[in-house]
Amino acid sequence: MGGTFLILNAGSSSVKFALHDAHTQARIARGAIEGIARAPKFTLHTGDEVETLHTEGIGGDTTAQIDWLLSVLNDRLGPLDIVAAGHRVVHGGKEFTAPTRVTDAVMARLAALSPLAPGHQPHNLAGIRATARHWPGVDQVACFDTAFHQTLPRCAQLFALPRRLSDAGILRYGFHGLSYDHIAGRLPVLLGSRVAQGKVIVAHLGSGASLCALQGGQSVDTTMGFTALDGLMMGTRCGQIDPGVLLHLMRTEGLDADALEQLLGHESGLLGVSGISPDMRDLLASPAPEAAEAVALFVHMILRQIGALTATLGGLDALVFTAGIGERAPEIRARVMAGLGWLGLVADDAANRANRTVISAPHSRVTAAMIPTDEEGVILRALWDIALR
Ligand SMILES: Nc1ncnc2c1ncn2[C@@H]1O[C@H](COP(=O)(O)OP(=O)(O)O)[C@@H](O)[C@H]1O
Ligand SMILES: CC(=O)OP(=O)(O)O
Ligand SMILES: [Mg+2]
Repeated sequence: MGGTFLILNAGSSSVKFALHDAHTQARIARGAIEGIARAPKFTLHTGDEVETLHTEGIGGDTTAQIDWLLSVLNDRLGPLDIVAAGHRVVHGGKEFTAPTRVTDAVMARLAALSPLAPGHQPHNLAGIRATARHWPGVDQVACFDTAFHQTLPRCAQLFALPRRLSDAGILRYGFHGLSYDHIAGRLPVLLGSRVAQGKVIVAHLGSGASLCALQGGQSVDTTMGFTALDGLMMGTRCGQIDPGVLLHLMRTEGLDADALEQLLGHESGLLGVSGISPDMRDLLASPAPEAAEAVALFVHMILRQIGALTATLGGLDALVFTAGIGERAPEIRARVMAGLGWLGLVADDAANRANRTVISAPHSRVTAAMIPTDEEGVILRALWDIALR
């Protein structure tokens, strides 16, 4: 097979992409537009070269930004002969449990899930539509964040709501599954088969953040729920909250669903508590007490949920940090590890500061590690499998 594979991963704060040779699978280029909602920054990696490119003409909404990205890639590296494209699609609902070839009927069913992931699914589908506009008729495959969590036991899926609601699909789905899939695959290689077969918590700490409890490499519990609002505190999302707060705001401030979505999804989290920025880099650099309080709450909510998932697992063999903050903020990892002394976790401060893979001391009862995620790599493997069929 000649031509090129395109991979798109549209997250809440970034659009990441990769181009691979469809015959050899070798990577031709990768990169991202980060800060899509605030100050877009476009980085392109080709071979050993890294360039930061101008973003004039990029537009304000994600659909326009993805269109712009595909045009720029085609101009700079092309004309590209895209033969197949793989996309991260955040919500697969009950129906989509494996990578799926996109048809018009599939698109309609994915669009129906958009209200369950309003900060992601429309961007994911915009990427599929933009690809079809640029390369009509190209094979496209959707890879789902929710699919990895098929193995959640029933009790980890259920909310304590009337049965008719669970029957209607109001369940914990969990997200960041492409990332957890990648990490589960790296565990035997990087930490050995004993750990990989054991009890592991993966902390995916990016703009969106969640924890996944792995037993033998399979998801048995996770902090995100029916939507990507639940669980940890995030860049602009509140995470776990008393639902009574929502009822109170509806009654006293007259907030409707859209206003609550805006408040809980876009104005809360690190941004809301600090009043400064959703970006952990800005908060760690800021002398403001509000920034320090936002970071302290971020760490507190992680520790609280690690306690809960450790109880679900019945112990802990390893804790893995990944994604933007997990990979690049030693200070946050240090503070989380410092809160887990009671579990027998002893950090190796020098290894942590040096961003090494194993960041716990040799005698630590729990192994702590930093493993870079690769959602695009997981999409590439799915695309390769399906394109060969
Ligand atoms: N050096 C760093 N130190 C602290 N935080 C960082 C650093 N680099 C990136 N981040 C954080 O990582 C976040 C992005 O993580 P990422 O996993 O790429 O998110 P997403 O895929 O949701 O766009 C940024 O919002 C920023 O807060
Ligand atoms: C599901 C989710 O929150 O994704 P991201 O972290 O890319 O925003
Ligand atoms: Mg992400």
